[in-house]
Amino acid sequence: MIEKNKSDFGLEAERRAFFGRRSTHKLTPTQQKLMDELMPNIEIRLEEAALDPATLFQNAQAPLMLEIGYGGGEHLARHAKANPDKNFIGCEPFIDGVGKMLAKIDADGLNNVRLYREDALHLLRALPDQSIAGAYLLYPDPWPKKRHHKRRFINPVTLGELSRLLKPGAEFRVATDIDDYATWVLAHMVRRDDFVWQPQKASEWRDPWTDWEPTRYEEKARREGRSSYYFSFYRK
Ligand SMILES: C[S@@+](CC[C@H](N)C(=O)[O-])C[C@H]1O[C@@H](n2cnc3c(N)ncnc32)[C@H](O)[C@@H]1O
Repeated sequence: MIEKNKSDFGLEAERRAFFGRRSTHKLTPTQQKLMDELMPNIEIRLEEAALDPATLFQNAQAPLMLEIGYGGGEHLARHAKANPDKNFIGCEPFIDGVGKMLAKIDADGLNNVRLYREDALHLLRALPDQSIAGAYLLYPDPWPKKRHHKRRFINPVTLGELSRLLKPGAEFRVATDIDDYATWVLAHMVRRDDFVWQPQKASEWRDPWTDWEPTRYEEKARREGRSSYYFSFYRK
């Protein structure tokens, strides 16, 4: 069985509380059909053994990208379509997001995407060392109340796992529209000696990436008058 209970600063209990309250949103009939017929072919389930990404994709040698919390899947689907020479794993526990992503996979005939719908931390723990060529964490839930900060996805446990998984030189992208979360991200990242953050100019973390299109969450933030931070960290 994959070990899920390593020392984690109390995170596991926090996460159980969160995932226990997952939405019971109803899928459309089309999404339900895709959930029944397509999802079993592309869903990653963690079983007894550690996960071997080479067994998941037709092109086992292609670089593997990971998106954590893909929401409605706009970014994941766009990147998977634009990069057929890469493989993608998307993690999203909420059923409405999974339904939307399945519809995009079906519409675009994507065969380079696999989905995981539990807490991404379990997937991180199951993947082998240096198996990931790039990772995206776009608009993670900000958990503004101090007592909920432990639920923030960026923390020493998840960063330790990402550090283990990312190949040397791999990029880890983080976007947020919340000032306090941006400060939190930098406070956690700059103290680490396994990632580098070297913006080329002072405004870099306020300018979107050149291949960027706003996600659904970012569009909402813009409508509400919040601009974003875009961080690129590189695994040493
Ligand atoms: C604020 S939304 C952003 C969604 C999307 N990235 C966007 O920019 O539109 C954060 C997403 O992260 C997902 N999420 C939160 N915790 C997660 C976890 N531990 N593992 C995987 N996904 C998670 C939530 O379900 C939610 O869809």
